[in-house]
Amino acid sequence: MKRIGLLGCGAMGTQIALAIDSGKVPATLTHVFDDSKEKSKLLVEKLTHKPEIVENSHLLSSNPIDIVVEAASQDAVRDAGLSVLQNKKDLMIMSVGALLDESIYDILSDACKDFKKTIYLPSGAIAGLDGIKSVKGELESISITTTKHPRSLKGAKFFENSEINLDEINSSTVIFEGIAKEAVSLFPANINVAALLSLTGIGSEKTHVKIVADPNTDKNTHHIEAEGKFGKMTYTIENYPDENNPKTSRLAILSAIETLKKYCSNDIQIGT
Ligand SMILES: NC(=O)C1=CN([C@@H]2O[C@H](COP(=O)(O)OP(=O)(O)OC[C@H]3O[C@@H](n4cnc5c(N)ncnc54)[C@H](OP(=O)(O)O)[C@@H]3O)[C@@H](O)[C@H]2O)C=CC1
Ligand SMILES: O=C([O-])CC(=O)C(=O)O
Repeated sequence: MKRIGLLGCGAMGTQIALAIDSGKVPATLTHVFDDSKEKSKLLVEKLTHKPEIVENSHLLSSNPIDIVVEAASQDAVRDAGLSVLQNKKDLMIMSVGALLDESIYDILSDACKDFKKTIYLPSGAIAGLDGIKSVKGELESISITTTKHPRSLKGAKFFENSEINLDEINSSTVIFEGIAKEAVSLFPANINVAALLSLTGIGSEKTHVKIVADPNTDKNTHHIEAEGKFGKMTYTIENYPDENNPKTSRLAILSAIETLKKYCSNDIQIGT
């Protein structure tokens, strides 16, 4: 049975932990860490099989586990990612935007090779990465338009230097247009999906992002268009947000759980 350490005990971390605790993921959750001790304790209270709460993120991977699951923040990836691999543990990353910093990407990629460990990036809140991966060599343009309720965009760095007041938006409004590299740094908790598209396709400077605040939506919608010599792919994912964190879609959580199930099981594997 695989042993898992969890970094981040928020909306996603809690659902992942419950999936392990209920046996949906055939593994044992042995250690958890969150910046907030309170959140770690609240999570452990919900579990039948109680993991140990460790005192810092580095202590997760110094324990005898197989994989650290990051469901915290881009900062957590920057702070703890390398030490996980150096401690010879696999790593699953949900805050994928951190990898659009080339120096972080290179350090983690080299460490995978040096320590013979793997980083897993679930498809998160989108679908279709299998197709993008297959046509990568023929891809000429790719864009994502993400539409969320203003409350799902609150707290993003972007608003520190913007005149836009989310509370005053009363119809669908484009609040950002630019490249993925810029988007993930200005909206670190909202557009990790653009990082997934960038890393799968033609990079973060050629992946175009539009972010729309729509007070009349109850969904987190991602509309993706990819075009090239192969033809054209267009798809839209209309996600319900998680009930505890409106920024995060239910699909992102289910995708993390599915990736872990695959990691922890020996079975037939379907898809690219
Ligand atoms: N790949 C994808 O498609 C998707 C990725 N995500 C990303 O997944 C991550 C988890 O999402 P979610 O659970 O909804 O977020 P939450 O905000 O609900 O939970 C994150 C938790 O991690 C804690 N945390 C943040 N930074 C650190 C750190 N450096 N060390 C330890 N704990 C830390 C937070 O504490 P505090 O609140 O005190 O900061 C919080 O308790 C986020 O980064 C989110 O942007 C989300 C949706 C889709
Ligand atoms: O969950 C979503 O819809 C997308 C999201 O927050 C992200 O990519 O960071």
